[in-house]
Amino acid sequence: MERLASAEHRFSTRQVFQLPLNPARHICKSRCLKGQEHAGFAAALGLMSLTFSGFISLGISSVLFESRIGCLEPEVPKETETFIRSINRMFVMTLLTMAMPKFLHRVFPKPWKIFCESWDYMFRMTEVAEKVSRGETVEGKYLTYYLAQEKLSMKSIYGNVTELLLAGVDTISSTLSWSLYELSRHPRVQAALHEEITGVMKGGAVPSAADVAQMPLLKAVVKEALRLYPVIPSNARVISDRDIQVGEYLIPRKTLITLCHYATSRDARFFPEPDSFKPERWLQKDASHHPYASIPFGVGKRSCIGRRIAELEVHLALILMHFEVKPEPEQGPVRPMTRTLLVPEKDINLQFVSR
Ligand code: HEM
Repeated sequence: MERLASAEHRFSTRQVFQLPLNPARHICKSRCLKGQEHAGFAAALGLMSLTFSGFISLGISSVLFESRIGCLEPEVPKETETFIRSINRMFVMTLLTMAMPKFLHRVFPKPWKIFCESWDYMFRMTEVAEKVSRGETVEGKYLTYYLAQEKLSMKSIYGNVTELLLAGVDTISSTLSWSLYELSRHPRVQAALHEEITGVMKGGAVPSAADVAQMPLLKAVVKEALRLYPVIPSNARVISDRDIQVGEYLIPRKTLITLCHYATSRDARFFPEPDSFKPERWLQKDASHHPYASIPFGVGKRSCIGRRIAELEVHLALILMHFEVKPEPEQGPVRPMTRTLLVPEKDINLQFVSR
């Protein structure tokens, strides 16, 4: 974060992702650009994530409300900013509160308090439902559809909309960040991807879903990033009605089974050189992968409902990459750690060099 890219590559944060989330810009100015709006810069993932979160929140809220929540405005509304931060704090506190026995919450009340405050704030974001109950008009087909279902309680509406909003922000922003991190460390893959994108776009400015469908390497890059960094690193199921057998193990009914996606997707039996970023492994037609070895979106009827939106958003955001992304020279490798979601253990510093 402290270092700047060379002066000949001058561009602002806004130009890089065209996503001027205000807090990000302020951090950037004060710590990095020292008051100059236009300069090359090295973006830290913390900063990048904020910017990405703004972009992603905008996308999800457009789907949910068919209206924008102001992430791309010069002045981001306070409530939007607080909403994004609440999601983040909730995830940080989840692990801590889950691990703490109940009695300890009385001794150390802060984590639980922050956890509850974050959820309360996220629920308030959906107050639009209350407007409807008061007979006020609300834009947005998705919400209107929900609200029109007379059998749904307000509690269900709040729950569903809040879950969709929170499930779709950090997940995509993290995937985007890890994808750029790996691309910055694999210039050949990045060059091939750039070639693929420019070949399909042929000078066109705005890619469509149909364009993305013609970009196998782009999809492979995202698959590989999700294999190495499954943003939800583990998952759980309870089979309540019967005992089941998995391999040599008999699992009695009502047992909580926790699966670790992270471990299986880095298992050398399924993915040779499991810790290496090799998007080409997804392109080899003769190579078959165990269908459940890498399941970043889960499987079955409770699998990720937002998968298609997520994939498209990540693909499109990577296409916005009119820059060559390079690692900050002094930065070593960054490892992932779990904070309910899988996150980087330290800031990722990248340079964005105008093409
Ligand atoms: C890269 C991005 C994303 C990843 C890796 C991801 C991953 C996952 C995973 C692993 C699950 C649990 C699946 C299971 O238990 O089998 C899940 C559930 C869910 N996801 Fe996502 N997700 C992403 C983006 C999104 C987006 C954009 C949305 C909403 C627009 C979303 C909404 C949901 C919802 C509502 C569930 C719960 C589904 C249910 O319980 O039936 N996700 N996601």
